[in-house]
Amino acid sequence: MISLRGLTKRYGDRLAVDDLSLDLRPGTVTGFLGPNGAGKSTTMRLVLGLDRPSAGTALVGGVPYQRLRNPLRTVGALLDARAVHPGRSGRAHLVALARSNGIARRRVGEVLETVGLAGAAGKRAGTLSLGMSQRLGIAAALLGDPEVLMFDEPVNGLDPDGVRWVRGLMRSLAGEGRTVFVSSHLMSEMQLTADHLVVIGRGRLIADAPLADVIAGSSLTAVLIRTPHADALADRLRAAGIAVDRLGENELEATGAPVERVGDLAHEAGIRLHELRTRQASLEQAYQELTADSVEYGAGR
Ligand SMILES: Nc1ncnc2c1ncn2[C@@H]1O[C@H](COP(=O)(O)OP(=O)(O)OP(=O)(O)O)[C@@H](O)[C@H]1O
Repeated sequence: MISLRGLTKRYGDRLAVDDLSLDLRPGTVTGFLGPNGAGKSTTMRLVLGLDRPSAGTALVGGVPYQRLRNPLRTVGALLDARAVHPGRSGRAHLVALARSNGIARRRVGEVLETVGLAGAAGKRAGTLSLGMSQRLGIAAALLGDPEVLMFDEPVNGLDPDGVRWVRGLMRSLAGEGRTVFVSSHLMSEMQLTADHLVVIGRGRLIADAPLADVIAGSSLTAVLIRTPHADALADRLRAAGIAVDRLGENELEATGAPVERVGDLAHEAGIRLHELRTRQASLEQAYQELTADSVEYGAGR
């Protein structure tokens, strides 16, 4: 469990993280989304004690990172895959980490196997491809078998197989009851990986909700209806406070209400339906609506 309360980080007059309060739960993959410069990496650095908050607290398992006895056994993180001594082999890097954190040396072989680097563990870190470096960073995060895992852009540089592998790994870590917090700009991937989403913009919380709720909240998520009584049903739905658009002679599109409610209202009014279905927005569409006002570094139109 990670708990943030009023977490704030100021760099000069720049508010990188602005009063964030949220709890990240075990057994869940929480996707961390936000435009460039929104404050995602800063938030992760604050949780890991790599930066001091200007105000508020970040707790891991109820205590600040600095007070954890064996930090790597409680929380594992991949922030910057290139932050490894380039002249050291991947295995030597992990052995050093294990030694300084009181972790059994056999874990090194296990995590190298898990991330598919066993065959390349003797290579100097500086010669690894970006994708292999990501795998080494993930191996380091897993080393202490921690309950909490944080990954900043873990699929960056991975090929499609690697991306799929990371997705499976995140799902299985959460399936084991761990807290998994992962940032990404790849919305289609997040839609497949995350159960829950935290969205920030300009350091502030925009959404903290289940993935399904974020998608349902998009204006592009709608209920599509085909009925020979389109006028009567449109009146009925509008009277119930539901926005309705006429798509064709027998077709309506209702937004802002779940399909069950639309179906129930039609039933109560005795209106026959020939088709009733939900059109779901993609996460990408929902995300764009949520963050439209928070994008700082966008290309001009
Ligand atoms: N050490 C620092 N000194 C000054 N400003 C910083 C520092 N670290 C981050 N910032 C600023 O804080 C803001 C948030 O940056 P951060 O890297 O946390 O965003 P992010 O959401 O991770 O972005 P991206 O998606 O581009 O990685 C940015 O405006 C950034 O320039």
